[in-house]
Amino acid sequence: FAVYKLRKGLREVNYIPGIRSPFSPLSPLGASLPCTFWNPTHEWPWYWRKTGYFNQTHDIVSTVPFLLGTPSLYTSSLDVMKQLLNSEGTRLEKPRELSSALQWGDNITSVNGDVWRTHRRIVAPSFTTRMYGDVWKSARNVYSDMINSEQWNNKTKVSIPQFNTTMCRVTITIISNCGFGLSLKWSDKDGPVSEAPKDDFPEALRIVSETSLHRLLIPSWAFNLPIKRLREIQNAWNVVETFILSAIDRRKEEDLDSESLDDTNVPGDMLNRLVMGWLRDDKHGLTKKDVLADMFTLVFAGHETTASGLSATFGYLAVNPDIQQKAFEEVSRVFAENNPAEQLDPTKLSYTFNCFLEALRLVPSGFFLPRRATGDITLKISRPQPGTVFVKKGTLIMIDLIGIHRNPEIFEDPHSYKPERWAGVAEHETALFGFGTRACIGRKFAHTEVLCFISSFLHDWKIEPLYGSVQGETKEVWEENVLGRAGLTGTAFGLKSVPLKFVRRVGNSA
Ligand code: HEM
Repeated sequence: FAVYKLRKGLREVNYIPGIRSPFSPLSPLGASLPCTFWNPTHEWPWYWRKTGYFNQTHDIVSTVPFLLGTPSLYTSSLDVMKQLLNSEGTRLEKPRELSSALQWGDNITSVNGDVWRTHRRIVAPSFTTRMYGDVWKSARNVYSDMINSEQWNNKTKVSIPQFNTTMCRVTITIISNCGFGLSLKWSDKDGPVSEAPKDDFPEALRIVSETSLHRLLIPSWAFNLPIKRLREIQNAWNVVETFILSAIDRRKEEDLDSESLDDTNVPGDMLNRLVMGWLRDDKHGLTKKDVLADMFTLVFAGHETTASGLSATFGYLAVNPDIQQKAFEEVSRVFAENNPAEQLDPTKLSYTFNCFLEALRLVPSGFFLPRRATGDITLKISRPQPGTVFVKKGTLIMIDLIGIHRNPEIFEDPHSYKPERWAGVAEHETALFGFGTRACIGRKFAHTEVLCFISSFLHDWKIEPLYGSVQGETKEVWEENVLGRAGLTGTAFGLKSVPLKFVRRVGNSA
C-alpha cells in the first residue's frame, strides 16, 4: 500500500523533489504528533528554517505521504508567491478545509468566488481613517490602564514571565472595542474584563483561542463525553457564542438601515456592517450564521496575529539593546514634539515600525497561505535552475511565509534581526500581510495598534530578557529558548513563551 501511495503521490506532484513521510504534514494525525525528522508536521518550515528547501537551493519542494494524507507543494520564493496570487480567483482558491477558522463555519477567510466578494464588500468599508484614529486612542487607553494597574503602578521593575499572554489580552481588548463595540476594559487583575454583568467572556475567549486546533482535530461528539477538560472547552465555546449572538441581537434591535449598506461612507464598525448585511435579506446579504462566523474570524484573525507580532518585537528588542536605544530615541523625539494621545504620523516613527516588521519577518504570524489550483498552472522558477514547473489542477500549494522570509536570495543574512533592511520598502511590497485581492483586510488596523503600543512602551520602559526559567541562563540560552521556540499558538504562529523584564525609564511616564 505504502509503495502504491508513494508512487501515486509522486505522479500527482510531477516528481518535484521534497519530503517523503508516513503522514502528510497537514493531516490531523501528522499535525498532532511532535515534529521530528520522520514526521514533518505543519510546523516543519519553522523547524527546518535554516536547512529546508534542500539548504535553500529550491524554489518549490513537494511533500508526499506514503500512509496518510494528500501530497502538496510548498514554496519559499517571493516571485512564485506573486505569480500564484495573481491567479487568485481564476486558477487558484483557498482550500476550505484548511481554513483555521473552519470550526466557526464559512466566513470571509474561508470562502471563495462571489460568496467571498459579498463578505468582503460588506466588511471592508468599516476600515476607515476614523476607525484607525479610534484604534490609536484605544491602544493608548489600554496601555495607560495597564501601567496604572496594580502590577505596574509605582514599580521601577516589572517581571512578566508570559508577555505573550499579556499581549493577547491587549489586542483582544482593542479589537473588541474598536471592531465590535463589545466594551472590554483593562482591570486591576492584569487583563480585560467585560462591562457586561456576566464577565466570564474574556476568560472564555482565552480558552477558545487556545483550543481552536482541538476543535478542528477532535470530533464534535467527543465534547459531550464526561471528560472535564473537553467539557470546559465546550463550555467556553458556548459562552463566547452566546456573548457574540447577544451582541448581534442587540445591534439588530438598534434598527439599522440596511439600504445604507451600499453607501461605503456609512459610519459603523464591523459589527454594524455585518448586521446590516444580514438584515438586508437578499441574495447579496448574509445569514445570521455568516455574521457569527465572520465575527469569530475577525476577532481571532484580528488579535492573535497582532499579539504574536508584538511579543516577537519585544523579545527581539530585549536582546538587541542598541536597536532598542535607536527606536527609543526616535520615539522620545516624536513624543516631545507631538501629543501621543492623538494618532501620530507613522512616517515619523518609521524605525520603530521597522523593528516590528523585522520581528514579524523572523516569526510571521500568518505563517502559510494555503491555496488549491483550480486549473493547471505553469510557474516560472529560478532555483535549482531557471525553468518552469507544471502544477496540475487540484494540487494543494502552500505559500510558506517562513521559507520566503528566511530565504537568503531575498534577505541577506536572513536569520539576523536588522530593522534597517525595511527602510524605504513600500508597504505594499511586504509579503507579511499577503498580496492581491485576498491580502489582509486588517493590515492598517494592526499597523496602527502596534505602532501606538510599541512606542508608548518604549517611551516609558526599557525592555530586558527575564532570566531564570532554566538554571544559569545566559543571554545566548535565553535567545535559543525564547526566540528559537515558535509554533502555532491558537490560530496564529508565534513564539511559545516570552519572559521579559521592564525597567522604568526615570523621568518618563505615560
Ligand atoms: C500583525 C497582524 C496581522 C498579520 C501578520 C496578518 C496577516 C494576514 C495574512 C498573511 C493574510 C492573507 C491570508 C491569505 O492570503 O491566505 C491575512 C488575511 C486576513 N486578515 Fe490579517 N493579519 C494581521 C492582522 C489582522 C487584523 C488586525 C485583522 C482584522 C481586524 C485581520 C483580518 C484578516 C482577514 C479578515 C483576512 C482574510 C481576508 C480575505 O480573505 O479577504 N488581520 N492576514
